[in-house]
Amino acid sequence: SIRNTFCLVCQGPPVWHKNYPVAQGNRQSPIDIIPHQTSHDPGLGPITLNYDQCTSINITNNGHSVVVEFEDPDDRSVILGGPLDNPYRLKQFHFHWGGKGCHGSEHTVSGNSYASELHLVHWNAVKYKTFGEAATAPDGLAVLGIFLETGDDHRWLHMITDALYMVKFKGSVTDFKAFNPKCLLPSSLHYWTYLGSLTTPPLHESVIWIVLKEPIIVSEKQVHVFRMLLFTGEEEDERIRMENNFRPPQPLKGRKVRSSN
Ligand SMILES: N/C(=N\S(N)(=O)=O)N1CCCC1
Ligand SMILES: [Zn+2]
Repeated sequence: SIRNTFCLVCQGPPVWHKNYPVAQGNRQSPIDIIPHQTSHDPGLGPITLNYDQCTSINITNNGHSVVVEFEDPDDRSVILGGPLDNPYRLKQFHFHWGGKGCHGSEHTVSGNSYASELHLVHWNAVKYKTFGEAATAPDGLAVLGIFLETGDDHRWLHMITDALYMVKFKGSVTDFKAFNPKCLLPSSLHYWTYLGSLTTPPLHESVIWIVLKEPIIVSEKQVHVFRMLLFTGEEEDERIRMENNFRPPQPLKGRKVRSSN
């Protein structure tokens, strides 16, 4: 079995197309965003994040990333506005990061990558009955991407990094209640948006991407804590450090990237 889908030694992005031909599709993610080639669309309104009734449940190591999952029985945490025709319900958030000193974001800006990238995954619960159904629909998911740039400590990211020792091994999970990801947002919600895909298998072309222009600042030490996580499970004799779990930019294939103001 593919032990982990990022590890270059095992089975990395270059071979995903064998099992997932959509990897070579026309709306794959991530992409390199070139700001002066994006089109400013005055019809693009601001996005709104209604996260106040947030109900995080747990934090887990799924063998590809560390994921904070949310209860989603109703529209208590939603993203709306911008390019979205409906409110999209928060399902989970997770991160992508690099190895020591190298970069780790998935989207790049004029070829430049950041140390890490946070993805807040939402689904269109107005049109679809389940997340799984939405995940295969062209307008099923909306992922908010936030860049993490190294600099000073981020006071709230500690709440995440302090919990990582509990989910070191693939398949581990621990309680993680009442965390509101609003504390991980930058001051500006200006964004780029384009039609793309999941960046890990099954790579469904079901994501409306909303990538914030302003990164949040976290310390190198905080990013380094993510690297204590393992791709491997407790029962495996070999321990493979979880790092470089990012897919490189994919061909734009003629897509337009729009910019909020
Ligand atoms: N690849 C993914 N999200 S991402 N990296 O495209 O935001 N997911 C796989 C299943 C649920 C979310
Ligand atoms: Zn992601």
